[in-house]
Amino acid sequence: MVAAGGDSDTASPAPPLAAPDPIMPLAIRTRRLTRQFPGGFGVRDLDLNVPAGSIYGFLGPNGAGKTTTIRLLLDLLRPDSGEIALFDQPLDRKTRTTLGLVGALVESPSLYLHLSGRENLDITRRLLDVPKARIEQTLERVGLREAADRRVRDYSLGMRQRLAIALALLGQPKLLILDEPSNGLDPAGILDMRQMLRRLVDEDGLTVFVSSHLLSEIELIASHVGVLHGGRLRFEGRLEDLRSRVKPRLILRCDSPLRALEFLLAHGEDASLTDPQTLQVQLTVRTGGEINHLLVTHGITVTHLARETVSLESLFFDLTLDSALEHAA
Ligand SMILES: Nc1ncnc2c1ncn2[C@@H]1O[C@H](COP(=O)(O)OP(=O)(O)OP(=O)(O)O)[C@@H](O)[C@H]1O
Repeated sequence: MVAAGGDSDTASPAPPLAAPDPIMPLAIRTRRLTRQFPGGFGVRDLDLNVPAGSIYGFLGPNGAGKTTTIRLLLDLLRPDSGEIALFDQPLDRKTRTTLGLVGALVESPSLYLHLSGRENLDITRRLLDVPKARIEQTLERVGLREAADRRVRDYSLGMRQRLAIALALLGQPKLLILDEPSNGLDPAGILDMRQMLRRLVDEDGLTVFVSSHLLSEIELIASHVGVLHGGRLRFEGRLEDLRSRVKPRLILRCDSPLRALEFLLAHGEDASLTDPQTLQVQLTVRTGGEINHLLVTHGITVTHLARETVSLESLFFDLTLDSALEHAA
């Protein structure tokens, strides 16, 4: 469990943002969004840029501030400071018109278990005053047409989640905000959810903002990601920009590691000791073979040499460590 490090007042460098895409309008834009709780900051100086038409994976470990952000976006929580705009319209707390553009699933859905899926949808449909045909459309969209007349009590967790998303879709939102929708789902349920979200974006043109603490879940669907830790955004950009930060490195052992370290640093290599016997060298300047040659010609005997590629998972892990900013910069 990572506590939000809100109490520290140390100035942090700006998060490594990918270059904004000038063509894509933003479905969500926040500027310096801040909300403090008695125990510390929920979120701090958050500048989110969620492109319209994207699946934006909002990643962070427990306590990073994901739910706080979502509650702020949905006006379920007031910020201490900062701005929110949805589709270029400032969130208007009086008229709440911008919220009409949003469908959301936050925490456990409230469903009438003794009623069918269709009856649950009809209750919300009447409240929203949308045409009855919308029920069939949303049932189809979430893959519940065949189960529509069964009691929700008999639904699997995955089906209940999809019904909750159908409820969020009834009002034809342009933006769907989901807080950890795959929590507790089995692999088949996760796959269904992923395919459903893809269709909503590809076929219906929605923007999906989905939070998760699991990179593995997000990397299969998201086009864009924001990585949050301690209430601050550590990375934002296209998933491929995050992937491009995954660089190979060389793990090296030799007879005199300290001398080798000094020598490599003096030759412009990004080298460090991972333990007293082992060196790590980022492979950005020379190849592994060239580094080996350099050391050997300098009279250092290399006993072990291996090329490693840091996984996206460990990069994400690094981003959610306190030393993350140095790693990501
Ligand atoms: N109502 C509240 N009162 C006090 N502190 C809060 C409140 N809501 C959130 N926090 C604190 O704000 C920080 C961010 O919490 P938040 O729930 O937004 O994180 P999260 O990323 O959604 O985590 P999780 O995945 O565990 O839900 C945490 O330190 C949390 O304890």
